[in-house]
Amino acid sequence: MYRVTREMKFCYGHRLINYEGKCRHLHGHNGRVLVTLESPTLDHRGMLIDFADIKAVLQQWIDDTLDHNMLLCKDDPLVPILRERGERHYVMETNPTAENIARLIFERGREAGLPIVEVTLWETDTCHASFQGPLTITAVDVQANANGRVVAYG
Ligand SMILES: Nc1nc2c(c(=O)[nH]1)N=C([C@H](O)[C@H](O)COP(=O)(O)OP(=O)(O)OP(=O)(O)O)CN2
Repeated sequence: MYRVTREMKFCYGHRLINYEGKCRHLHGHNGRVLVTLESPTLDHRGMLIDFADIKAVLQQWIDDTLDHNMLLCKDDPLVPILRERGERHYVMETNPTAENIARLIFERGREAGLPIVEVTLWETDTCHASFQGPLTITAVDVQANANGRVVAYG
């Protein structure tokens, strides 16, 4: 089995609800995310996937969706206030813990057709959380269009 990992970075604010520690207050992180893909086969170039294609698909979504954004749980009372004031925020179904943000990125990557098996989010220099899932995409090749975005896998 082959594995490749790409690192991406983004800045985000958040706070945790149903939590008594200091992270119940609004605060921010310089997040470092490690995305690992797996395949039993390589393409004609000898690649599981071009590292650039991982970036083209996921970094763009992270930049548009998570970077310099305030990640809040849908039950956070701040959500209606930020919405009313037109302040940028991203509403999650779950508490915006490192575990749940890792899962969000994992699921987005899978939706885009990437054979991701693990996403690890380093929230601080000393704390990271991961979400893993079994490989369900039978990969033989990755076809990229002219813009370098992954358009098909399998
Ligand atoms: N399992 C999890 N635990 C915690 C999470 C999380 O996402 N998953 N998040 C936080 C805070 O948001 C923050 O990331 C960590 O805060 P803290 O533990 O205080 O980490 P520091 O390194 O800043 O702690 P210092 O003691 O101030 O150095 C909390 N827990």
